[in-house]
Amino acid sequence: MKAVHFGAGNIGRGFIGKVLHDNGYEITFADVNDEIIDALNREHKYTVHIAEENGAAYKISGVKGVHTAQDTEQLAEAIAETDIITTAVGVNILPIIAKTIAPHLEQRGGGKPLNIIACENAVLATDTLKAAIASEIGTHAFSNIGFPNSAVDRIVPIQKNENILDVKVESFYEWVIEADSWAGDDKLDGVNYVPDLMPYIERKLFTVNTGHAAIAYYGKTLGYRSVSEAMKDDEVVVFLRNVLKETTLYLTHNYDFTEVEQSEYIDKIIGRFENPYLSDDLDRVGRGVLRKLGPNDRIIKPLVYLHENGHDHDALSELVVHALKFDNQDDPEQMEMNQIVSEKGVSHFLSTHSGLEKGLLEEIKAKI
Ligand SMILES: NC(=O)C1=CN([C@@H]2O[C@H](COP(=O)(O)OP(=O)(O)OC[C@H]3O[C@@H](n4cnc5c(N)ncnc54)[C@H](O)[C@@H]3O)[C@@H](O)[C@H]2O)C=CC1
Ligand SMILES: O=P(O)(O)OC[C@H]1O[C@](O)(CO)[C@@H](O)[C@@H]1O
Repeated sequence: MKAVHFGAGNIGRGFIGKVLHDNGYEITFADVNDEIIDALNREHKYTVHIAEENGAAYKISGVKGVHTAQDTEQLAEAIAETDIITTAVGVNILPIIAKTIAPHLEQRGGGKPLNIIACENAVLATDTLKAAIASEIGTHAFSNIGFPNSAVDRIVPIQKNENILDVKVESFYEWVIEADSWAGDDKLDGVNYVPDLMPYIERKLFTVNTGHAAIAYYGKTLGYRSVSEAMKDDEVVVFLRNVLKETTLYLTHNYDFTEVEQSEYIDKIIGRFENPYLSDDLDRVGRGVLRKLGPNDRIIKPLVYLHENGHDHDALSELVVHALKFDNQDDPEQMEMNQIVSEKGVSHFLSTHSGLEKGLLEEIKAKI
């Protein structure tokens, strides 16, 4: 069995690559980073280290690399033969990946089933990728292709290792895939196939990712640099729990999770955030502030729902204020947000970018 995975970064190598390898796939990693591609083609293997006391080390072999823009023929060949295409590039990059994949899908023709799955931190990211491919070539090449949406959860910080391919990950992982959109019978072991993905993806996004954003944006204002450092401050933990209490309201109102189930889920996630064997930079966790303040992302979507339905949303409003003050000079999205805010003001930014209405805007502005 063969796989093409776009994005040989932390999640690509540390999570998706490992699951595919454990399922017996030979993996072609498609990326734009020459150093990683050269290393993949030199070594054809790497090691995934588990971040815990006496953590295990797993050898991943049978891998190679192609450059998405330069190795067109090799990529066409890999896509012609592949059983699965996955991505972990960042949701904003999906339109670029769609342009890369589309012509090769046309050439591939019908034949054996193929599944294409976007593994990004966003709701229904595979639908986004599918629509972008369709706008390139239409849908005539889609017969026998499954486009299941998925939710991926494993914390893999930015890291520098002696061997650039090796990657340190937490032991926890969860990959949930929409069962009904899967093409063919060859399902993956180690993956949870569900009939309805929305409860899982929103629970993950509005707990793990909203929680992480709360630690990053508030922790940074208190002068911390890493998640585990910030988690030692009770003030951060209290704020985190308040934020997650509010997203619990969203999740228990919209889905079948009980408060008890959600509270157990939160405790487990807080344990993951406290992992002393992982050093996760607050700048990484808060990266992409424009995306994170988007109307359907981890902060604004639950906030707007709670406001519209008359529920507590004070902590989420405060989180918006911390996000507006986040200071990460290396993040181009931060620079763009700062420029819009300084030229046109907070109200303009939050109404045009995040889609907030006047009432909520006023509440947030009163907290600045
Ligand atoms: N790191 C984490 O803990 C988690 C990340 N995610 C999601 O996974 C995705 C990837 O995140 P990370 O692996 O952390 O990022 P990363 O920055 O480590 O990896 C992204 C990779 O995509 C490559 N890339 C960029 N443009 C490309 C293009 N046009 N074609 C091919 N490759 C391209 C980059 O060179 C890089 O190697 C994001 O959507 C993130 O939200 C999801 C769960 C956990
Ligand atoms: O990868 P994003 O969407 O920028 O956000 C970072 C978040 O995603 C993760 O990388 C993994 O879920 C978390 O560490 C963090 O909540």
